[in-house]
Amino acid sequence: MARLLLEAGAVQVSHDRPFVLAAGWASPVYVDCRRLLGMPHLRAGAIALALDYLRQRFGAAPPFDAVAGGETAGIPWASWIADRLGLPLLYVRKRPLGIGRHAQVEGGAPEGSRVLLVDDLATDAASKVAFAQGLRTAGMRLSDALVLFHNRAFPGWDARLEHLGLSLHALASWDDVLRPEAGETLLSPADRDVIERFLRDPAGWSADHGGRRAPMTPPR
Ligand SMILES: O=P(O)(O)OC[C@H]1O[C@H](OP(=O)(O)OP(=O)(O)O)[C@H](O)[C@@H]1O
Ligand SMILES: O=C(O)c1cc(=O)[nH]c(=O)[nH]1
Repeated sequence: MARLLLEAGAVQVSHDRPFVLAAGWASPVYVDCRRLLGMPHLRAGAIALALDYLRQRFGAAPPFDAVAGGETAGIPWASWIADRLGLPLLYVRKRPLGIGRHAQVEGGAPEGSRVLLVDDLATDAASKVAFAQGLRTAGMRLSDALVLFHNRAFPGWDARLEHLGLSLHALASWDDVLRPEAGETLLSPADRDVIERFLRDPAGWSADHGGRRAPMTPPR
C-alpha cells in the first residue's frame, strides 16, 4: 500500500508552510489518498490489498453485513469494497444533514447489521468518533474500521479508539512508507529527512508551527 501511495504522489511534503490537519495538528506532510482515485491501475491495487487484508484477517467470509463509507473520502473506497464483497453500502456523514430527514446515515442496511466502516485515512481518529456515533445511533453494529493509511504520529488516537470500542485496521503507516522497499526513488532524500525529523516529535513540531500541542481530552 505504501508503494501505491508513493507512486500516486499521495505523500506530499511541504518545505515551507505546514499543512493543518482536520483535528488542528500542524504537519509538514499530508497523505492525500484521494490522488489514487484518478489512477485506475493504482486504485485497483489498493482495493485488491484491502480485500486481501479482510480475507486474511477475518477469513473467506468477513463477518460484516454491510460496508459504510465515511464522508467524504471514504465513500468511493467503501463503494468498491462493498461491491466486491457483494454487500449493501451505506455512507455516514460527519454530522446529521440538518434538512430533510436530518439523516447522518444514508443507504440501505437493516437495523442491527454488522457494519465495516471504511475511510481513506486516520490521524487521531476524531472523525471515526463522529462516524461511529452516527452509525450506532442509526442502529448499526460497529466494531471494525478499515483505512488505507493510518498516520499514527500524533498522540490520542489509541485512547480514542479504545474508548469507542473500535478496532482500526490500516493497510499502511509511516514505517511502511519509509521502508526502502516502498520505493526509495519515489521519496526524495530531502522529503524523507523532513518526515523523519517530524516523526521524532510530531506534537512538538505541530506546536512549534502553530498547530495543536496536545490531543483533545477527554477522548471523543
Ligand atoms: O479524524 P481522523 O479519523 O483521524 O481521520 C482524518 C480524516 O481527515 C480526512 O477527512 P477530511 O475531513 O479532511 O476530508 P474529506 O471530507 O475529504 O474526507 C480523512 O478522510 C479522514 O476522514
Ligand atoms: O488528519 C487529516 O486531516 C489528514 C491527514 C492527512 O495526512 N491526509 C488527509 O487527507 N487528512
